[in-house]
Order: sequence, then structure tokens, then C-alpha cells
Amino acid sequence: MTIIDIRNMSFKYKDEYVLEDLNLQEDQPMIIGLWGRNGSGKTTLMKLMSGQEKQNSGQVSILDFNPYNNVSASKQITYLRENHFFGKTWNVNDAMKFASMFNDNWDQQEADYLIDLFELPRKKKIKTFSKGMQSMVQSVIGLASHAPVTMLDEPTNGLDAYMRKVFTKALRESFEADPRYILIASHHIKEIEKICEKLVVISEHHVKLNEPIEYFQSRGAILVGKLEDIQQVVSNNEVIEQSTIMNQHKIMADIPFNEELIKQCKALNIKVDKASIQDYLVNITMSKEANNG
Ligand SMILES: Nc1ncnc2c1ncn2[C@@H]1O[C@H](COP(=O)(O)OP(=O)(O)OP(=O)(O)O)[C@@H](O)[C@H]1O
Repeated sequence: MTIIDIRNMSFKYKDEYVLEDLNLQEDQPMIIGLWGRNGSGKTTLMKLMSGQEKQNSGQVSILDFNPYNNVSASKQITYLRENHFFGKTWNVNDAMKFASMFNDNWDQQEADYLIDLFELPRKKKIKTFSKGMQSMVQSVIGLASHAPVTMLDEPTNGLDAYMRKVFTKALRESFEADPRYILIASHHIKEIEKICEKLVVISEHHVKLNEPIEYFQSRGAILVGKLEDIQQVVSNNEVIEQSTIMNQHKIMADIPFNEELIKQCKALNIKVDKASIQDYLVNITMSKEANNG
């Protein structure tokens, strides 16, 4: 069984395509990061994968289900988004009871453990919670549901540094106890880098990259030196950002940062550093005109 099998899928709101000819196949339980710039379509993709929207063309198959309006699929797929609806009078216990009814693999023991770990008051109305506390309620549901396909949309939004750490540790532990497909949309690349095996990058309406996290950790170099020297190392189409200050050229290139590059640069008196994943991702998802203009 393939866990995720999306082929040539397109989706538009009214007349505007948000996702076009998108492909994504996964057959291993894994924690995967979903990264894309604002408005790139991460939430839309998760809605399509959880059956809350229907594609205009192509195929969306999750656990061999067509998820759209499919009750059997919804018991195997958990999607928790920002600003999730909680009943106006609900407290944490009510939310857990509600979630347990819709998830076949609900683990109440884990829910209780996480509620205590995240220091959530059980009897206070959720609508009075801070943003971070509301995110944590979502995460409790997301993890305790133990759905074979679990999608968390910006789960650490509003969390302070301490709670971010608590959350990522809890997520990892939950996954190790029960490996499943967990997709996490986040702008906080430094955080997901630590917990994800792979990263899916959405850009220009489709999956631009779907690679192990090590790919991103070894890709992207910043070179500073004379233009003619840099041109010996980097070809034009590998340049993703460039600037000039006082005759010194600074170029970010879409190339592997490795020993060979360091050696080459040393010989040409070029200063070379690894680009941060964040900078690398921002640059490869920007148009060339925007970058070099
Ligand atoms: N209900 C809607 N009706 C019309 N357009 C929508 C709707 N929801 C989203 N969009 C548009 O679809 C595009 C993708 O939005 P989406 O929320 O999927 O992006 P995102 O990658 O999750 O963004 P962010 O990182 O800012 O949360 C945006 O241009 C957005 O304006």
C-alpha cells in the first residue's frame, strides 16, 4: 500500500490555480516537513489530503482512499490546522472526548500524558486559552489520534522556546513508539530540521523538491571574491542570489557545499561558507528576476 499517492493533481479557488500538476508519493512511515513561502499552498495541500477539498483534476489517494467526503478515510487521517474549531464552551476534556470519537486509533493515555506535559488546564474553556495553548491542544489531538496519516499545520505557532522543545521531543517520542506518516507544515526550518527525515518544498504551484533533510544541510554555498574567479567555480544557472560591494562579488549558489568546493575556493582565494537552510530555501523559491534585480 502506498501511504500517499498524488498524481498530476491540480486545484483552483475560483479561477486561480493554487496547485498545478502536483505529484507526491510516499510509502514509508516518516516525519516529513512541508515548507513553502506564504501562500504557496501548504494548507490547501493538507486540506486536499484530508478530504476537505476536492481536486479539479488528477489523483489524490491517501492510504488507498480517495479522501474527499470519505468517512472511512477521515478516521485514518488527522489534519489539525491553525485556528481549529473548538466548541465555544469546550474545555480540554470535551475536546479530547470529541476527538476520540473520530479517530479509530485514539490513545487516551497519551492524550493525558501530553495534557500534563504541556501544562494545559483541563477545565478552563479553550476559547480563553492563549494562542500557544490552543496550538498545544491541537498537538495533543494530533499525536494522541495515532492516525496512520497525521498532518499538523504550523503546530508550534505561538509556543515559547521551552514549549517548542517540549513539543518536538514529544512528537519524536510518539513517532518512535508508533511510526506513522506525520507531515508538518512549518516556517521554522531550524526546528523541523531536527525532527524530520525529509523535506517537501512547495513552490510555483507544485512540489519543487522532496529530499532527505541531509540534502538541504549540504546544499547552498556563499562565495565572496572576484567575479572572474567565482565564475570558474560556479556556472550562471547555479547562481541564486548575487550582490557586489566595493569590487567584491558575493554569490549564493545552488551547489553542494563540500570538501572539493572548499579546496577549489581556497586555491582561487575565494571565501566560501555554507548558506543557511532558511536562506537557501528562500532563494530557490524566488524568481531569478526578484533575486538579481
Ligand atoms: N478559501 C479560499 N478562497 C480563495 N483563495 C484561497 C482560499 N484559501 C486559500 N486561498 C489562496 O490560496 C493560496 C494558497 O493558500 P494556502 O493557505 O494554502 O497557503 P500556505 O502555503 O498555507 O500559506 P501560509 O504559509 O501563509 O499559511 C493563497 O493565494 C490564498 O490566498
